[in-house]
Parts: sequence; structure tokens; C-alpha cells
Amino acid sequence: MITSIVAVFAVILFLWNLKNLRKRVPPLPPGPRGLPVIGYLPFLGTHLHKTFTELAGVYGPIYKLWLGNKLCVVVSSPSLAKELVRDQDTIFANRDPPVAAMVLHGGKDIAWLPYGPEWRTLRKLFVSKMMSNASLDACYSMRKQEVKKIIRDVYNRSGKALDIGELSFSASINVIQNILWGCTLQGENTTINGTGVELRESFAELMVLLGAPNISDIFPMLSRFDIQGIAKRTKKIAIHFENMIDSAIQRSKNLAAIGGTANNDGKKDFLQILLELMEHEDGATSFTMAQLNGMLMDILVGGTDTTTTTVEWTMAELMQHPKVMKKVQEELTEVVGIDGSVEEFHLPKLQYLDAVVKETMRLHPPVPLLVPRSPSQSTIVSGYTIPKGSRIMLNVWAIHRDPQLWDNPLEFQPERFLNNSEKFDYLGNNFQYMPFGSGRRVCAGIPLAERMLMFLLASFLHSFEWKLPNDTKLDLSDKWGIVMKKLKPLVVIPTPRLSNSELY
Ligand code: HEM
Repeated sequence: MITSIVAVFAVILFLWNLKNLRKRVPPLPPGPRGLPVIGYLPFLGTHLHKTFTELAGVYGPIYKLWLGNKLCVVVSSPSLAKELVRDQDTIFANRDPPVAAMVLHGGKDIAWLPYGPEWRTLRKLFVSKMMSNASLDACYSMRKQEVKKIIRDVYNRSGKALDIGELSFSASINVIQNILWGCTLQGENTTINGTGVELRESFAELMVLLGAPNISDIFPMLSRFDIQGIAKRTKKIAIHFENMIDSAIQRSKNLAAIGGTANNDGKKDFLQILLELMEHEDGATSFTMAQLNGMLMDILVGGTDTTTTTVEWTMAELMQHPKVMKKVQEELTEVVGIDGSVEEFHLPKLQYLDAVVKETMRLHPPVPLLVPRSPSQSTIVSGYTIPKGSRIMLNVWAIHRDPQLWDNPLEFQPERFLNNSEKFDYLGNNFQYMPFGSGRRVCAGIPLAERMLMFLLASFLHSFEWKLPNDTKLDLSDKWGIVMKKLKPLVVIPTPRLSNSELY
């Protein structure tokens, strides 16, 4: 009798333990302790990507930190990146927009919308109507005209010290505006002499505001006090953009009323296509004015600052490595010819320049932590629980410099990307190299970015020799922002390189 009772108890105890074992939720990832209430906030420093890389050295490739009551998870290995953006992509394709993004356009844009039908419609529209090869080929003449305009500007100022970031910003913003609404709204003002400088400063400030740790994000109940003034400063910039977009919309509507198009060739620009779709809305493509605004702002902001920054970093690395610069120019002479100017059909043949751009984006990924993700449900990654709503940062900067993945990772060696174009492209299929992100939320503007980067750089490098002003020392330090820029602008002096002045 006693034996039977003990046996029954033992079985019950065993089943109870088994049930508990099954129910036990895996732990959160390890991570540093912060202070009560504010968590790790005071220790973040000014360079988030570097602080996060140092912490990975202590806690491993996946760790957590608390910023106030917001749980952040930082991931910095290719295999874990794959778990997030390939194996569990539908869960991690969600975003966690900061207050600054909400102030900018209510989060109603491709970059910040949560993963779902609204985001899918906008992204599909953008990719199919604006980023297809056919659409980009159709507006090549306009891209060419804008790049030529910049090259002529530079030629007219040969021998003077010029800011490379300003030059490439002028070209990028004009190209993007032309694709969006068929003209540059500031007209001549976005050339290197005009108020394009002011516009560029607004973009740069916005990137800092979007990337800054904000008390309002960490303690939503304090957001109405806007303690750091981030919402106020973002609103000011948003109004500037809204006015720009409003005048573009008004102009487009006026043109449509008289049956005209912004381009004299009768081709519709992106804004006209969108406005028409809005009027004849069907279920598949319907969207609101707020979404239209968000999408336009997204493209203006997301497309120009990243491209400008990459051009500046590439030129800086080339100034630092004259032998590489020489090889790039030799390739250009061979492919384009010293009596010709660069055309887009030359670009696929410029394999060494392509390797130089890839190597630059390895060392200086323009968006070092990508755009933060946020799981739409609680899930498990690498044996750790990742709760719904936590903020996930993929530290691409650390992955791109990991000595276990790259030989001499801190050295600028474009050769590592030569004859390797299949292994390393921009689509994020190789989780060791992801300057444009990966998965469903990979950058939506890659086709234009790739063409613009190569076209601008090839034109600058083919048309001019570049040198630093006397007594200037090149500084390759960076400055934190969601888009990471050079701390000091790159200022260089051009001298014409081509045989014939008519090529300028
Ligand atoms: C050098 C140039 C560029 C770089 C390095 C870059 C990088 C990125 C990165 C890292 C992301 C986030 C990806 C992720 O979360 O996995 C992103 C998103 C995005 N980019 Fe780019 N980008 C560039 C140029 C452009 C251009 C030219 C456009 C538009 C004309 C553009 C439009 C967008 C949009 C709309 C998104 C949001 C995608 C989404 O959330 O679905 N980007 N970009």
C-alpha cells in the first residue's frame, strides 16, 4: 500500500516537473546592467555603433540592454542576422518608429510603417513605378544632365577648394527631384553656390535626430515634455519639406489641369503617376495624402543623404590611398577614354571602381545599425527570448569589421571584392556584407543608389585630378547619426583631367 502511494506521488511529481520544464521560457539575452529606471542610457556615449561593438566583445553576438523601460537587443554576427532577416523575417520585418519619425510624417511611409498590407502597397508602388529598370532607363537623360551640370560647375571652379559632400548632394537631390516631379523646385539654388547648403544641413540634422537616443521614446509618458527638443527640431524640418512637397503637388495639379507634363517630352513623373492613381483609386493601390507625403519625404530624405555620404567616404578613402586612386583612373581611361565623358553604359565595365565602392561601404556602412526592427510577436533567437515590441539593432558596422570574417579588416583593400561580385552584392543575401540591409525591409532604392553612386564617382574621377589643400591633413573620423557621416567635410581641389574642354 505504502509502496503504491509513494509510486503514485513519484509519477505525479515527475509529470509536474516535466510540465514546468516545458513551460519554462528561455531567458532574455545577457547584457550589461544599467542604472535603476534609466538603464544603460547614460553609458551609450556619442558613437552608438562603437559602444555596441565594444559590448559585443563582452556579452557576445546577441545581448540586451535596457534604455529606460525599452528593451533593446543588439545583434552582430552573420548567423544571427540570418536568423532574424531570413529565417524569421516575417516577425522581424516590423519597425519601431521613434518619436522623430512620427513627427516627420506620422510614420506613414515605407521606411517606418509596420509590416503589413499598407507598407506592402506603398513599397510595391515605389519599386514598380520608380525603381524598375524601364523607369530608370527612361529618366537617364535627366540624370546625365544633372551630373553634367555638376561637372561643369566644378570645371568653372577648378583650382579652388570644394566640398565633395556639397557637390554630390546637389547632384543627388536634383536627380531625385527630377524623378519625383520632373524638375528641381529650387532651380539653380540647389547648385553648389545656392541655398542647397541649407537644405543639406536640414537633411543632416534630421539624420542625427532620427538616430539620437530620445527620452520621449524611452519613456513615452514624458514625450509631451520633449525634454531634448527633438520633436520640436524635427517639426521645423518637417514643415520645410512639407512646403516643398506641397508646391510640387500644386504644380503637378496645375499642369495636369492643362493636360501638360513637367517634362517637355510628355513623360509622366512619379508624382503625376501617384496623383492619378489616387484619383482612380482601386483596392490594390489606394493610398491617402498622408501616405503620399510620407512616401515622397522618404525618397527625398532616404535617397539623398545616404548617396551623398557614400560618395564623400569613397573620395576620402581614395585621397588616403593614391595608388588605388591611380588604378581607378587608369580603368576609367581604358573604359571611357580620355577624350570621352562617362555614360551609364560604361558603369558595368568599371569593376575596380565597383570594388572600391563596396570596400568603402564595408568600412563605412552609411546606415551602420540599419533601420531598427521590432518583432511583431515574442519569439526565440539562438535560445533567448526576444519579446514582442523590443527594439532590434543589427550592428552591420561590427560585422563588416569582424577579424573572424575579414582579413586585415581595418585596411582599405578593394581587391577583396574583385572577381567576387556574385558573393558580395547589395541585396543582403550574404549576411557578412549588408550595407543596404537584408530581407523584406532591404533598401527599396538599391537600383537608383547603385547607378547614382557609380555615375557620380566615375564622372568626378574621370573628369578631374583631385588634391588636398596645402597643410590639410585628411581626417577619417565619423559622426554618429542614423546615417553616419564624416566628422569633417572632405574639401579637395580639382584640376581638369580630360583632353578637351568641350567635354565639360
Ligand atoms: C548609398 C545609398 C543607400 C544606402 C546605403 C541605403 C541603405 C538603406 C538601409 C540600410 C535601409 C534599411 C534596410 C533594413 O532595415 O534592412 C534602407 C531602407 C530604405 N531605403 Fe535606402 N539606402 C540608399 C539609397 C536609397 C535611395 C536612393 C532610395 C530611394 C530613392 C532609398 C530608399 C529607401 C527606402 C524607401 C527604405 C525603406 C525600406 C523599407 O523599410 O521597406 N535608399 N536603405
